[in-house]
Amino acid sequence: MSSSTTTLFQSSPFSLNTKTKPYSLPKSKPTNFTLKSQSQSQPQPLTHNNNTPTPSPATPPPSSSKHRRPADENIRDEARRINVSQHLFSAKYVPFNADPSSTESYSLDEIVYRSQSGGLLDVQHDLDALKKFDGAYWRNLFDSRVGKTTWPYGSGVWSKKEWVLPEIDDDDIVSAFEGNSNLFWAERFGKQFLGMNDLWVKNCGTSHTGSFKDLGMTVLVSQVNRLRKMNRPVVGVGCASTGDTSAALSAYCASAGIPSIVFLPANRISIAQLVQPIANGAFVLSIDTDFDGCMQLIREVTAELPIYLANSLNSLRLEGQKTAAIEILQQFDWQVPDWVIVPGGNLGNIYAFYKGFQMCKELGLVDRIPRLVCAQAANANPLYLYFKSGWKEFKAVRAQTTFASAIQIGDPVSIDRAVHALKNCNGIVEEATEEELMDAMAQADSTGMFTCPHTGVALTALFKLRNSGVIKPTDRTVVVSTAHGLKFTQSKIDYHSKNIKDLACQFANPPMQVKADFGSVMDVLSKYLQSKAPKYH
Ligand SMILES: Cc1ncc(COP(=O)(O)O)c(C=O)c1O
Ligand SMILES: N[C@@H](CCOP(=O)(O)O)C(=O)O
Repeated sequence: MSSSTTTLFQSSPFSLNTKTKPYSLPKSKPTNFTLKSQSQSQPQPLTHNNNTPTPSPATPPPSSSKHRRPADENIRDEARRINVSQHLFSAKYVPFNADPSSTESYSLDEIVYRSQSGGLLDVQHDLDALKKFDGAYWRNLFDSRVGKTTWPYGSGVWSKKEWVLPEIDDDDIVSAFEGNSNLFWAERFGKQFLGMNDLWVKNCGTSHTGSFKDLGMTVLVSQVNRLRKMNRPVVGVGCASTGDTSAALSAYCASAGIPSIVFLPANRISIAQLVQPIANGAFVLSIDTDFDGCMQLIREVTAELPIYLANSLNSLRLEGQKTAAIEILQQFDWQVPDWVIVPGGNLGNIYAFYKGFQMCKELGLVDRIPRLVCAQAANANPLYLYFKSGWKEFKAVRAQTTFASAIQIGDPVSIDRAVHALKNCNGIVEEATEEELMDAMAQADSTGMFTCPHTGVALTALFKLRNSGVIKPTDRTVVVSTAHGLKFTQSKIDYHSKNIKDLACQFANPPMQVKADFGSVMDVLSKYLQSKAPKYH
């Protein structure tokens, strides 16, 4: 670990000033406090506050002083006082993609990651119960919760609690009010580089620990919190990680006072990612292997020790991650985009997106789902190769080093989930070379974004599909940005200093060294301004 630390801390040829982007919430609709279904004949839905009669849509919101909780009460206490526990909905583990005749299932309070046959599990919701409320009801309910601090609905994940972990007590939830990440109209990037007018970036990296993993980790750690209160044998929570899962796990565990253990591939993650679990008090093991080796080890260890597995092999994680898909629909006022492009590594997230979209369709919130594109680094592309073979033969690969280090994964645990998702949405898999992904990242940054290399992989897929005409200029397209660019500054520094072997770094923008005298500064500035001046004919 110390060697990676010293390498990554080595002084750069220049220093860049970076600012964190402001966290912005999606525009919420004017709120009324009704959670009623539009169809009055339907059963009366669950309300935030069962002690308060549900006002009609015309009722003005109560004045802020009336609504204020007592001064000696915090938001958890408030939720405890007003939320009468009533579970209209439920969920359980079932074998993933099981035969309809299968009766195998497990309570979410059991510690189980695999089905009897050794296959993946999935969280199955009681859709019949959820369907007692129509699409308009769910849209209104979810919209009514955006941008509030009411526990736990201020979180973009827990604002969809009934679809995530319906039976957990609000009091057991461990949340950093994650989710509600901004959906950014990439106006200049779309127009200038792709001839597109309706291109969007879902900024999942503007999150508590800087990646989409927070969405899943709030769910998993909340369930662990519940299990520990039930005296289940869970001493700590562990994961293998390429840097983002470990950051999220350690932050949520630290917040709940639960021990966390992270297995990291030595010298293969960024310094920002390495320092996150260290700062959050995790037990950090830097192991001399790659991610796939760490994943194998954590699976063996969690089978022996009372350590709960936090990787996305554990289907609870995907319940949180799927809310990003629901959020995208919500942010488009429940209109469905044509394409959603997601970078893929261990392949849980592509399935989570599919599941979120599919649930919205099945429960009547929308009438179709977008086509999904999974984008992989060419240096770690087992799904791409499988897709190109016409889904004939899957072979794990030995993942090579890539700037998109968080997806340097050769044997993805969720391969079956990803294939299911892609087949059911007419999906596509694309790949990006190192040069392509770094150039795409630099081009996006030059239009005001500050993307991570994985987003560069997704943007490369977009370039390719636009060039081949598969994605049309007017198609509404969302690129999922999975982590914050500030976690990957070293690769940006190397790119902009043209310090990467075999890469032209054609969009590099190195700083200019100038003597500290007026004449020299004037000289370089006038040349710069001349090069930028509008050309009049
Ligand atoms: C930043 C980032 N992007 C994309 C991914 C890919 O997600 P998944 O492993 O769910 O395919 C990961 C993790 O693997 C990640 O950390
Ligand atoms: N990119 C991931 C890799 C592990 O994925 P997971 O979703 O299975 O936890 C990371 O950041 O560790």
